[in-house]
Amino acid sequence: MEKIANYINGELITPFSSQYMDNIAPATAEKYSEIPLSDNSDLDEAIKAAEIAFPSWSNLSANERASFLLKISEEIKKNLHELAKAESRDTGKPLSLAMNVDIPRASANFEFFGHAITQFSSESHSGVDSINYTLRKPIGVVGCISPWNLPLYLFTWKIAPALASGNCVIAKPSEITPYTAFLLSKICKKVGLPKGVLNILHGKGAEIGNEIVKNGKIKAISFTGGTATGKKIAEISAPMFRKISLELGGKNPALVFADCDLEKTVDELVRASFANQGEICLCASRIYIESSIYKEFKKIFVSKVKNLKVGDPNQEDTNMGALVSAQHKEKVINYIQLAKEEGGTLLCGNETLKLNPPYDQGYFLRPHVFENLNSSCRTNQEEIFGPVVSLNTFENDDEAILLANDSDYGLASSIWTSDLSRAHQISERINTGIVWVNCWMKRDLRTPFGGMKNSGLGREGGLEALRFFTEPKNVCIQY
Ligand SMILES: NC(=O)c1ccc[n+]([C@@H]2O[C@H](COP(=O)([O-])OP(=O)(O)OC[C@H]3O[C@@H](n4cnc5c(N)ncnc54)[C@H](O)[C@@H]3O)[C@@H](O)[C@H]2O)c1
Ligand SMILES: O=C/C=C/C=C(\O)C(=O)O
Repeated sequence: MEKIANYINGELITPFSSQYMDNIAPATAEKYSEIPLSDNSDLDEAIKAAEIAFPSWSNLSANERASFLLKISEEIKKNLHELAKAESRDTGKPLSLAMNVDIPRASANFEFFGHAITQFSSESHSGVDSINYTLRKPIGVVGCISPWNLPLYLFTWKIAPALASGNCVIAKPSEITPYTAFLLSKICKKVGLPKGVLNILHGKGAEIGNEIVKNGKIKAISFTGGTATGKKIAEISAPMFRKISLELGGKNPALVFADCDLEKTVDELVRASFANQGEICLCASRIYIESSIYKEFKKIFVSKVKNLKVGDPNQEDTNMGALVSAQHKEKVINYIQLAKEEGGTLLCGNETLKLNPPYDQGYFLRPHVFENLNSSCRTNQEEIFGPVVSLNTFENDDEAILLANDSDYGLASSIWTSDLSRAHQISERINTGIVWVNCWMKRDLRTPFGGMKNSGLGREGGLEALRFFTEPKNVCIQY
């Protein structure tokens, strides 16, 4: 059985403990590799390597660092198919999604920050008798911790800006989906990334993840994952006065107005609800529809959802693959049961799913659509992170905004209308870090990305990420 290796000081190595956990393919429930259970000994080695690498890495010119990032980006592109197959096997997601979204975006992350760092600048402020200029220095050794839903996409979204701005990195992918991070370490070796600049440690969140967070030598942490984990990281980091960036959960509203382009809106919202099996923090999970078009919307939406093909991730026409683990499927099923107990009417999802071996053992679940769930119930308040969406009505703009904002989360929202003036006004009043108008998950990597309220702290993307990974120092000179 293949054993995944840690990547420390430029080498692929076994964990000190020699302990491993199973890596399961969710579409077949088969074990196919083993994941190192790293501990503090591995972390110490990684930090030592990163600290030694830091002076020379941070002293390279932006162009020199960028050239490494661009080489990694190219290698990811060259290995698109191998990486996409690995991502699909590790997560259960359709291969076509990994080919078209996950892996191209991982390559784009390195390319974008490779270019961005060469354009990065800092401020100066001139006064009558003095001038101030701001230096932006890399922080040192930083930690990047990422989740399982878009494994290489989100892992590289942190690592690329951290490296570009001159930091050395201790990175931990999710233990549920570690394989493409392992392949990335091989790519870094191949392109000759200087040793110690990037170190990848595998293992459990509560073990090696927690050790990374507790370690005071790690001067900043960029984390994407669940809100409960984000809270723990914030609690540990606060007394250290350490910079943290937290991208957490969502319970994202979509507001559908009677004047929308109905066909397009339904198509996009089916995707927004069920892309990646609904396992995207940005997925729409509460769809509010203006009451005058509710019946029509519901009819078309449900019929399109029923047509989604769930099954073999390798088939080109598969829309939804398997959920990421047996445990996660169980969690989603419990929420489906809860939605029924809370008075929800199930419009589709109950149909039996009969798949041929080896997929009959996989963690597949049909897409579920509910109606009649009130705004305050748990299924409309808590993040399910699976293929479950709830439909509801509103009467006017004020009520739509009230419902959209009735959440402890504030990550992303979408507005569907042909009245742009209304779209501007609602965007202004809605409490989410990201608002999409007549589109969903359209990404421009230069924009600030992140959420309000329990959805997180800080923003990733573009200059926000480069600012996060640098420490500003103001120099004031009297004329
Ligand atoms: N806002 C965003 O950009 C975004 C993106 C993707 C996922 N998410 C959220 O992530 C969640 C699903 O991902 P998940 O289940 O992998 O989340 P998770 O919080 O369980 O795990 C995320 C990462 O943190 C590690 N981890 C777990 N406990 C830790 C601890 N105590 N200390 C340090 N590290 C620890 C895990 O090993 C994993 O690498 C959902 O809530 C989803 O909304 C948010
Ligand atoms: O599941 C969460 C998705 C996060 C997406 C991004 O961070 C992004 O598109 O930059």
